[in-house]
Amino acid sequence: MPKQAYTRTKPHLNIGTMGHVDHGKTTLTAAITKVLSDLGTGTFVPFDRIDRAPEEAARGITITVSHVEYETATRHYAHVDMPGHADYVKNMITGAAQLDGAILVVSAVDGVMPQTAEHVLLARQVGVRHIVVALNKADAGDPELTDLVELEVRELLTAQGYPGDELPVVRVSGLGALGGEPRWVDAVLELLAAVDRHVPVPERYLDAPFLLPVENTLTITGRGTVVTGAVERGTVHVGDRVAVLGAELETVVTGLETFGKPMAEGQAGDNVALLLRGVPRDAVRRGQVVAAPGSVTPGRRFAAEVYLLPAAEGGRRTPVATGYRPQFYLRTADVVGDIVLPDGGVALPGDRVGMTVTLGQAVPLEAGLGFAIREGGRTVGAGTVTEVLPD
Ligand SMILES: Nc1nc2c(ncn2[C@@H]2O[C@H](COP(=O)(O)OP(=O)(O)OP(=O)(O)O)[C@@H](O)[C@H]2O)c(=O)[nH]1
Ligand SMILES: [Mg+2]
Repeated sequence: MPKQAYTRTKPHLNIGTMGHVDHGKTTLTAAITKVLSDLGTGTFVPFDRIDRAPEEAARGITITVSHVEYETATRHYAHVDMPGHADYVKNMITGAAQLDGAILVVSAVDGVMPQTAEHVLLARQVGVRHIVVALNKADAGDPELTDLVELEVRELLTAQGYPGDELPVVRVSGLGALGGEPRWVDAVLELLAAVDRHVPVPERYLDAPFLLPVENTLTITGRGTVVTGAVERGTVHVGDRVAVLGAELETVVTGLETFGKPMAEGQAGDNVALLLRGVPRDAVRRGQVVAAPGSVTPGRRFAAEVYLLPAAEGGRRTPVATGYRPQFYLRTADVVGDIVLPDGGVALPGDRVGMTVTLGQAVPLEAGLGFAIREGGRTVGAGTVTEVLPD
């Protein structure tokens, strides 16, 4: 049976849940799909499907972000739920860079916790401009304490440059909505209405040349290699010629799908799978970029503004100096880099500093690109490219 084609009837936005471990991100994500599937505009994705992504695990691909899709009356959303352990931070930066808005999940019982603050900070760093707050577990929270938690969250958001006094804060119970309790089903609908209202349809760079950071790849025997990811800009169609930067090859797109459905045109913001003609197995990897030929030039050197996480936010305990060589996560790539601090200086955890970076390997660079700095398996900093420098 031919697959049903994806038809674009509503604006598409990318959102996601963030927040402290165990505050209920995955439960709320499942609850949203449940409530909308009961209304007929989505497919219920149960908790354990979101948390484990079983097919991906079976294919041996490391998936640390799972996507679900759903529709409200006015929008089509792709929603990412990220695992809530300390490794979350890397995913915030590599995965959340494409979020148009985020749902900050804060447990009404526990209030603002260290990772709540860290995720807001990183959302800011990677350019997530719009946040809606879900005060979750409202079924279990004392209403007066919940009022205090709301004040605390608004203050935190204001301190990080978000309109903390005005943005929507909705009291929900993911667990209650998942259980079909009318009060909490309504609360989830109220949360979605708040997202519809508060997160604007972003200006998409549809006219820009096509660019897709590769998140995952798989080989379909006899057909070729498939790459998946969110289109960062431009559009893509079957028959388009594309370059794979990192693999240094050019090929043609022979298949295009979103969530398993063929589509006529992939646009900036869409999550797509591209079938690439004649690309050898293992030639293409996560971290590479598929782009319109000649539209981007990989580089190795750039100037950046960086925030070094303080020890309390999981950062280093000791200073960094010129010559420090951590890993840089840019888009989906993970590359070693050498830093030079101004005046041969030293920077402390908690500092915001300007630096120049020389990567061990060229990747497509441009001003405004966000990145994470990691060392020994943990995130120690986050930054933004301010200027690309000649090699
Ligand atoms: N009372 C109550 N408990 C909830 C609610 N939502 C989630 N929980 C419980 O809180 C615990 C954590 O929920 P998860 O959805 O796994 O939280 P998470 O934020 O996705 O956790 P990580 O992915 O590990 O960061 C589970 O035991 C849930 O059943 C809620 O609305 N009310
Ligand atoms: Mg979770």
